[in-house]
Amino acid sequence: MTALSMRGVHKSFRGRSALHDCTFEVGRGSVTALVGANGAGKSTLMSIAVGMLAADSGEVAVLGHARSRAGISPGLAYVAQHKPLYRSFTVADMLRFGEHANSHWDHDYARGLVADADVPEEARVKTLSPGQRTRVALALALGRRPEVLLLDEPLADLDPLARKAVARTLMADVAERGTAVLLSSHVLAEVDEMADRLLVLGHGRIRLSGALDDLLAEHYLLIGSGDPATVIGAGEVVETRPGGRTHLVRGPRAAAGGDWLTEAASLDDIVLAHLAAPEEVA
Ligand SMILES: Nc1ncnc2c1ncn2[C@@H]1O[C@H](COP(=O)(O)OP(=O)(O)OP(=O)(O)O)[C@@H](O)[C@H]1O
Repeated sequence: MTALSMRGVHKSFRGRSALHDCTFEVGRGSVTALVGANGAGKSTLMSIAVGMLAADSGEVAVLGHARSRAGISPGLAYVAQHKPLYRSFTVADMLRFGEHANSHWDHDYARGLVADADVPEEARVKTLSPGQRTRVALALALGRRPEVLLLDEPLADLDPLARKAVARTLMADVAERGTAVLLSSHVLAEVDEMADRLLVLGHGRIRLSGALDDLLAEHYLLIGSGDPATVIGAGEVVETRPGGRTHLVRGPRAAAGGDWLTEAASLDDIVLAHLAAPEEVA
């Protein structure tokens, strides 16, 4: 049930690598969070998945079709980081534009999402706040009734209530229609709330991927002085924090003994450790 896949994708800009050997899959009926520092390559990865940018090498498939040329696949919708909309259009014009441009358009659904966001349809796009613009861009994307939805930092401009509303809408879409969602975010608390899978990108490389529940179960914090190798068994130390007493370990949880303590690792602990770890460990 793979909706989007990349295999061995590379991309460089003027000789500088932006993506290196990226391989992953996004499944139907799931929300995958794409996480990474500024400049990690998230937008580049999304632009390649959408077909707005060509990879230098590697394979990209959307809904079972390999993509070789630029162009948005039918069945895919994308909300870019800067939410491009026609500034002089009213919201109603934008919705009509969506209706004319898409054969699978659901006008009532899109209008309902705009109404839920309390954005007046007669307002011009240029007068909307960034958060309102996000809600309109999302309504336009969801109105296409996509099977794959890519969202580049969709929640960044939203207040906490709007975030919850958008999260509810997306999760309902995923549950009811089996939509595959890939969304980038800098806020791990949001990821924890919305996503069931995680993809961590560091300097253009996939550093970690998997189901959130599995990743949380596979990692723990080990605290104490001495050599962690004496207690972690088959596990591996992903990162040792400054001071040398706290280690983020991946593997079966060690039985605490002697001076050692173990604690559950949070998503922040896991992501930050993998981003800080040397590449061969991640
Ligand atoms: N069109 C371009 N020309 C040259 N370099 C580019 C271009 N687009 C991206 N890059 C470079 O590729 C790298 C990855 O950029 P990208 O925008 O994909 O990162 P990001 O993870 O989305 O960052 P942010 O979180 O800040 O949005 C950066 O070093 C960036 O400078």
